[in-house]
Amino acid sequence: MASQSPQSTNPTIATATVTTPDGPTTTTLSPSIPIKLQTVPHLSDYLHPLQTFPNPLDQNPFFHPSAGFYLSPTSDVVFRHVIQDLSSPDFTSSHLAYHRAGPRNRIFFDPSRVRAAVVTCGGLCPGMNTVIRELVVGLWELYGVREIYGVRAGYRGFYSGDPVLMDPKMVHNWHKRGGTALETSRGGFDLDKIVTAIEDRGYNQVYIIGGDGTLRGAVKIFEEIRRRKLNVGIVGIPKTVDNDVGIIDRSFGFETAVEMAQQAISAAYVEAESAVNGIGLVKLMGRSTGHIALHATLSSRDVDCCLIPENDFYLEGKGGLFEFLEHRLKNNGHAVLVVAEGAGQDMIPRTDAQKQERDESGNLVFLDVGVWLKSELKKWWDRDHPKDLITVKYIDPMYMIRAVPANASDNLFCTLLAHSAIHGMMAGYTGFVAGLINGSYAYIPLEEVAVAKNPVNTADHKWAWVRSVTNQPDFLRS
Ligand SMILES: Nc1ncnc2c1ncn2[C@@H]1O[C@H](COP(=O)(O)OP(=O)(O)OP(=O)(O)O)[C@@H](O)[C@H]1O
Ligand SMILES: O=P(O)(O)OC[C@H]1O[C@](O)(CO)[C@@H](O)[C@@H]1O
Ligand SMILES: [Mg+2]
Repeated sequence: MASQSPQSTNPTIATATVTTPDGPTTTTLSPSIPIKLQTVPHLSDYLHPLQTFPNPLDQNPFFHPSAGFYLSPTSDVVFRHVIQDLSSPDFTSSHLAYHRAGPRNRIFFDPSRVRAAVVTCGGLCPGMNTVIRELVVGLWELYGVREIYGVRAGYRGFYSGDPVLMDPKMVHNWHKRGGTALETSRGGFDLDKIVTAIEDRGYNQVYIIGGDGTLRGAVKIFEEIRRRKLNVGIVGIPKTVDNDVGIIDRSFGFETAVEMAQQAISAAYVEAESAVNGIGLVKLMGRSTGHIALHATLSSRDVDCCLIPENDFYLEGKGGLFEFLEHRLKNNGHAVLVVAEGAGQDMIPRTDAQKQERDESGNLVFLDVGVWLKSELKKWWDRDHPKDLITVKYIDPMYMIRAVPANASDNLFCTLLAHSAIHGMMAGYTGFVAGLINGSYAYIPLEEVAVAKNPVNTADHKWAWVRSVTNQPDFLRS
C-alpha cells in the first residue's frame, strides 16, 4: 500500500516520498505550491486605531495557557481540500487555507464592555440550545463577559421585543432540551430596523445561529454595520438539519437527525415485513439536499430504495421505481422506501396557487411527496395486480427528527463551535462563520458560506455506496 509523507517543512511542498511495494520513491510534486490564506474580515479593516488587550485566559485561576495554546493569525491554518489528485494540473495551482479557530493572545474587546446578543432563526435543529448555552457559559467563564442577551424569535426579535439577559445559571441545562429556548421564526428580516436596534441597544457582538437564509441575512447585517462603521462583530454559526450549507463538513444536529431517522426506518421495515406485499415508506427532511436520507439509508441497511432531490426518478417503465419494487416484492415480500421531502416535487401535480405558495422567508412550500407516492403506489398495484394484496405504510417523522435534544457527539460539536465563535469574535474577526473543515475548526468568510450549497454529488463514491447497499436503479433512462 502506498503512503505519502511531505518532505518539506515550509508551506511550499516540493517533494513527497511515496512508499510502494518496490520501496520508497521520491516524487517531485511541483516546484512550488502557493498557499492562498482566505482573508476573514476584521474590525480593524475599517476601524482604527483599535485598542487591544491581553487575553484574560492568562489570568484565569483554574487554567494556565501552555505553549502553543494561542493560535497565530498568520500561520495556523486549515486546508480546504485534503483529497488531492497528484496527477491533476489543479494540484499545482494553489492550496486554499482558512484561519484555524481558537484563542488568540491579544483580543480586541474589553470584556467588561462587551454586550453580546444571540439569535436563532429558521427551522429547528438538534443542538440549538446547546450552542446558546455554550455561548453564554463560554463568554462568561472564559472571557468574563457579563452582558449576554438572547434575542427572541429570530431576526424580528431585534426590533420587536425585549431581549432576555442570560447567565450560566439560567442556561445550565439547556443542552438537554430540543428546540430553541430563545424561540425562532421565519421572515421578519428588516435590515434597517435590525441594524438600528443593534446600535440602539449597544450590542457589540452578535452571534447568529441559522441556516442558509439566515446566513444570507447575516451578510447583509455585516455589510450594513461596516458601512455605518460600527464597532460590532458579526459571526454566523450554521444550523441546518438538512446539511445543505457548503464548505463546512456538516452542520451540528445532522448526526442526531440521522440517528432519529433510524427509528422511523426500523418501524417501516417491521410494518412492511409483517404484511403481504408490504411497502414501508418514510419521508425524511431535505428540501434541496438528500443528505439525511442518504446517511440514514447507509446506516440502516433496511432500505431498498432511497430517493433524493439530486437524483431524478421515474415511476413507470423499464428501469423505473415500479419495476424495481415489483422485483423486490416478488423476491422478498416487502420493501422499504426512503424519500427526501424535496425529491419528486416536479412530478406531483399542483394547482397554480400551490405553485406560488411560499413560507414567510420566501421558501417554496413543498407538497407532500410521501402522500403522493403512497397514492401512486396503490394505483399502480391495483391496476397491474388487481387480485393481490398490497399494504403501504407511510411514516412521516419529519419534525420528530429535528425537535429532539442533540446526541452526545452533536453536543460536543455545538460546544466547540460556540467556543470557536467566541474566540474569533474576541480576536476582532467579523463577518465570519465558525465551522468544521476536514475535522478542524476554522473561520470562513460569511459571504462565502452564505452562497455555498452542499448538494449530494451523485457522481461520487458516497452515492455509489448507497447504490451498492440498495442495488436500486440509477433512474437514467437508457
Ligand atoms: N436572502 C435573504 N436576505 C436576508 N434575509 C434572509 C434571506 N433569506 C432568508 N432571510 C431571513 O433569514 C431568516 C431565516 O431564513 P429561512 O427561514 O430561510 O431559514 P434558514 O436560515 O434557511 O434555516 P432552515 O435551514 O431552517 O431553512 C428569516 O428571518 C428570513 O427572513
Ligand atoms: O419549520 P417549517 O417552516 O415547517 O420548515 C420545515 C423545513 O425546515 C427544514 O427542517 C430546514 O430547512 C426543512 O427540512 C423543512 O422543509
Ligand atoms: Mg434554508
